[in-house]
Amino acid sequence: MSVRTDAASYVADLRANGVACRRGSRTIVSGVDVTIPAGTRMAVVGPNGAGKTTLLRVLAGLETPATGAVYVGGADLHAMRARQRARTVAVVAQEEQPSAELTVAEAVGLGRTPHRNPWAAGADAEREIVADALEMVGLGDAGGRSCIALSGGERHRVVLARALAQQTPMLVLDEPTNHLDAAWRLRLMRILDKLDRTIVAAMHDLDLVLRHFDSVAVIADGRLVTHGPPVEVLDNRVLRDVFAVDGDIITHPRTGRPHLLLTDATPSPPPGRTLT
Ligand SMILES: Nc1ncnc2c1ncn2[C@@H]1O[C@H](COP(=O)(O)OP(=O)(O)OP(=O)(O)O)[C@@H](O)[C@H]1O
Repeated sequence: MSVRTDAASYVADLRANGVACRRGSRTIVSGVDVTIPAGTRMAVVGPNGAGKTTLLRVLAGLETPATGAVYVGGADLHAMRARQRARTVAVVAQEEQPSAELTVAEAVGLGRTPHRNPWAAGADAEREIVADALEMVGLGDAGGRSCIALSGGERHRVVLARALAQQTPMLVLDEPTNHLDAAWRLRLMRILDKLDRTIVAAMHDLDLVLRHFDSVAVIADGRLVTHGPPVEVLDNRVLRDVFAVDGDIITHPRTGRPHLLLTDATPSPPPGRTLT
């Protein structure tokens, strides 16, 4: 596999300053200040309905914040023209599907649209980028197949390949492990590990977050509770307060890597009493 698919023209940091998002009169997300250094991966975690997707849409430039701003490489994301934004951030939405009428290669080729000029040559280079992206997601032989004939997990990988082919310095992924089987969840994490890009991903699997992300932002009720390295942030207090579970970080006996074991939260004893 060549490295073309990861040939983003530059890596950029992301800075969100005082981001808030409203739906009608309701504030869904508020007061989010976060910086993601260039080339690092940040997971966004929180219970269902906490505001992760809403925040990601703003960080991806799909939605304008009610207040605050988002800067990628120092440039205001929401002030960019659509083509420049599409050259800056690639997005995979939560339940995104490739168009049923397209072949797999055509669907992935859509990722090249923001880079194409009407007079551009280099169709071979474009085909190579698409082929590399398909190879990365294990669909190297599927370019000519119709998207409608794929499984749910395969379709999801097509959408991921399109985002890789877009060759942007930033990737925003909303629950990227959705629809993927156990082996592919791990393979996807290894792909993300190797990409020299700034990545923001909403994640529900806290164990994967522990090993594969540089930082984690915990969201509850639309507010940023804490942000920092996963081994520090995913402690028992945060797990209890935000997710109502207990967690223990243990070392895998074979790999030596940390794993997070989650269990039902044990009830706290009333003051002055111990549970037996
Ligand atoms: N279009 C909308 N209009 C009104 N409320 C909305 C809209 N979209 C989302 N919400 C509400 O905003 C809140 C945050 O939703 P969001 O999808 O951002 O949460 P989430 O953390 O991504 O959840 P999940 O883990 O279930 O995907 C929820 O209470 C949801 O009901």
